[in-house]
Amino acid sequence: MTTPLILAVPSKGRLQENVHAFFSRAGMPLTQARGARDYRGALGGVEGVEVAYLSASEIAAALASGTAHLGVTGEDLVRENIHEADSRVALLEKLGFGHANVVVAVPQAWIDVRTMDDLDDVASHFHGRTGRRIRVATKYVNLTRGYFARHGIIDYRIVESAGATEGTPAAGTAELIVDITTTGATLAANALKVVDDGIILKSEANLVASLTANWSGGPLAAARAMFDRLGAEKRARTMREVRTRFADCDASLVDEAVAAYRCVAPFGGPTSSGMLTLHCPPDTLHALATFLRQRGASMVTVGPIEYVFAADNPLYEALDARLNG
Ligand SMILES: Nc1ncnc2c1ncn2[C@@H]1O[C@H](COP(=O)(O)OP(=O)(O)OP(=O)(O)O)[C@@H](O)[C@H]1O
Ligand SMILES: O=P(O)(O)OC[C@H]1O[C@H](OP(=O)(O)OP(=O)(O)O)[C@H](O)[C@@H]1O
Ligand SMILES: [Mg+2]
Repeated sequence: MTTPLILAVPSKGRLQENVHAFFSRAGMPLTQARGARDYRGALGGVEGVEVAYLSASEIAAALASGTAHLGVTGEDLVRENIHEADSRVALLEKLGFGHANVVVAVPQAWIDVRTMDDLDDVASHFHGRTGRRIRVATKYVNLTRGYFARHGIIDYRIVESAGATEGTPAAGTAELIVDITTTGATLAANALKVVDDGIILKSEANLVASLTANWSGGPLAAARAMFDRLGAEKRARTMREVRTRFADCDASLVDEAVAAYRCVAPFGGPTSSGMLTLHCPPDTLHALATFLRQRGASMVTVGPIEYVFAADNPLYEALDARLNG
C-alpha cells in the first residue's frame, strides 16, 4: 500500500465550515467515516488522502514538522507558530475566508499615541518614570517581538494572554495589546484603538503545503489529483459560459470581444455555421451580451460552469517548484 497524503483541516472553530464548503464545491466532500468524533476522515473523489482534524494552530505545527502534507489554516497562525515559515511551508493559495488583521491596539484615552513612533516614546517615558516596562498582552508573541523590533521598540514586556486579551488594559494587567480583529467591535467595546501603522499582518485562510513532509510516491500523486479539481473549480467559479450563433460571427469579432470584455474563447473562433462559446467574467457579461446582439446575434445564452479542466495545473506547479526549486 502506498502512503497517504495527510490533509489537516480545522476540527472546530470559525474556519471549519468554510473549509468543508471549499472542498465540497470542488466535488471533494470531507467525509468522516465514523461520525463527528472520528478525528480521521477521507476526501470524496480522490484516492490516497487521509484527513486529519486538528485545531487551527495545531495545523500550523503539523505542517512545520511534516506530519501533515497539506493543511488549511490562517496565515497569522503560520507566521506565529512556525519559525522562518517560508523555508518550511509554502502558502499556495489565499482562500478568501477567515479574514482577520493582527494589530497593535492602545487605549483610546492615549490621544497622543497615533503611530508606532509615538508608542516608542510612551514606552521609553513609561520605563524612565516608573522603572517598569509597559506590558503588551498577546498570544501572538513572536509576531509582536518581530514587529516591535522592526520599529525599534525595546522598552516593553509581553504578558502572554490565552483569551479575552482586549480586556487586559481595563483589568490593569497590561497597558496595550496585540490581537486579531475582524469587525473592530471587540476593540471598540473595550475602548481600544488600532495604532495607524499598527497592522502587523492581514491574515486569511490559506492552502498550505509542508516542505518538510515526505512527498515521494503516493502523496505527490494525490496532491496532483486534488489540485486539478481545485483549479478546475476555481476557473469555473470566476467565469460564465456564453453561447450564441449568428452568420456574421467571425474570428475578428471574437478577438474584439476577448480584448474588450476579458473573456476567453476556450474552443477557438466560431464554427462554420457561426456557433460560438465564450467564457466571460460576471462583471462584463451584460456588456458582452449587448455587444453580440449589436453585431447580429438574435439570441445569447448564459449559464454557470461547473468545472474548467485545462492542460495546466497551477497549484501543482507551484508545489512542484517549491519542493524542487
Ligand atoms: N474574528 C476572528 N476571531 C478569531 N479568529 C479569526 C477571526 N476571523 C478569522 N479568524 C481566523 O481563524 C483562525 C483561528 O481559528 P480558531 O478560532 O478555530 O482557532 P484557534 O482559536 O486557534 O483554536 P484554539 O481554540 O485551539 O486556540 C485564525 O487563523 C484567525 O485569524
Ligand atoms: O473584531 P471582532 O469582529 O470583534 O473580532 C475579534 C475578536 O474575535 C475573536 O474572539 P473570539 O470571539 O473568537 O473569542 P476567543 O478569542 O476567546 O476565541 C478574536 O480573538 C477577537 O477577540
Ligand atoms: Mg479566537
